[in-house]
Amino acid sequence: MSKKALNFKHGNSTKAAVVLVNLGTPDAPTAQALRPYLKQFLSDTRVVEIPRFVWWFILNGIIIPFRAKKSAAKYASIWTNEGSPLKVHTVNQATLLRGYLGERGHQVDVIPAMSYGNPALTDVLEQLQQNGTKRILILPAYPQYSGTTTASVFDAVFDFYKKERNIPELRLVKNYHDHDGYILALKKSILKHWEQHQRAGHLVMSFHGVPKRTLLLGDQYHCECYKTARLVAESLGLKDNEYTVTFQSRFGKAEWLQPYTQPTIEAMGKNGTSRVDVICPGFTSDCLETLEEINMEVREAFLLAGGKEYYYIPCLNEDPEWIRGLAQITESHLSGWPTSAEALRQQQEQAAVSVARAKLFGAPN
Ligand SMILES: C=CC1=C(C)c2cc3[nH]c(cc4nc(cc5[nH]c(cc1n2)c(C)c5CCC(=O)O)C(CCC(=O)O)=C4C)c(C)c3C=C
Ligand SMILES: [Fe+2]
Ligand SMILES: [Fe+2]
Repeated sequence: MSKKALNFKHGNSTKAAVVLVNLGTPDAPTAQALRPYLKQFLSDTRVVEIPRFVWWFILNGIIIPFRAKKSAAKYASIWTNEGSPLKVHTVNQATLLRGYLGERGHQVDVIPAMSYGNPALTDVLEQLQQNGTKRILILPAYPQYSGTTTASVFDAVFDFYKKERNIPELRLVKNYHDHDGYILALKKSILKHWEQHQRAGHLVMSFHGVPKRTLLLGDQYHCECYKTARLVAESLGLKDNEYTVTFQSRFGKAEWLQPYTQPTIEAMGKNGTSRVDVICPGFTSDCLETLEEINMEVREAFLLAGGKEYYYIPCLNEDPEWIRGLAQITESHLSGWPTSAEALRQQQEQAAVSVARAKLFGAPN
């Protein structure tokens, strides 16, 4: 239990906060910055389920020394003047979401946070605790629930409050893989791409992979990816043979969810598919896995295999249609909380009356 002073004041009323949590990214595209990031990420028992003793040696003896350098070079190829794309887009989404919800009459703070790296989720929760924020909605940036990502965000939240005496009202968004606003945003981004480049080619929907073992143990991620893909395809009027679902970013030697993205697209190139359009619906912000792996590595593999045209359709990022969808998802989870100016004013007024009565009658408020 934390020994620090609790920031509790009688009659204290605050806005609710929405914490938009993404995976995280290194602070710089260098091996030095990659080491602590990879160490934090890959030490998470939700991400790697290998027994700790064995994994400690593999992580510190092989993965960190070799992967940090290799990954740093990849990050350098996508880094922008403002920093890592994942962080830039997540921060922008939080700002836009706050503005959009404000226009719809919700006075809430929207704060970006990361599971690994900065701005750290625990620092954000600490700040909210200091502010005396009473209501917090945790909104992971993952439409599809996975034990490796969403549950890891929830773990961090539970761990944080385990040491606190005064816990705010908490709500957790588990998933939104089939939410109308999310599917509509994906549909419109594909239609926009087709308007610019004609409706042609085979559509590949590539999702981040996870070990196949997690599916066999009951993780619903695989089903949610397929449902998202089916709903997007239906919204576009695509037949089953006009799109393919694949899984990317395999890590290590174990079997992951199949079909794997790169071999599938390479085979398409070899077998005479001249054009592919690739979208990554599971990523709401462009990042290393989309900009480098899908837009560079897989592109090259497809063209080398004989394919002629390769299009990468960007993530939803700051797309206004996506901000609208995200606001709808958020709004449904804020339901019943005092977020309007009027509700906050009434709450403040009641608190003031209660403090005044206590003073007058010398009773607790
Ligand atoms: C070790 C296993 C990994 C699992 C399981 C995993 C699941 C998973 N990851 C994302 C989203 C992202 N992953 C990103 C990078 C990344 N992922 C892994 C490993 C696993 N991911 C590593 C080692 C890395 C770091 C980069 C590298 O060295 O290859 C990113 C991009 C971050 C960025 O800075 O741009 C995202 C996003 C999901 C959605 C997911 C399971 C569903
Ligand atoms: Fe990953
Ligand atoms: Fe399934």
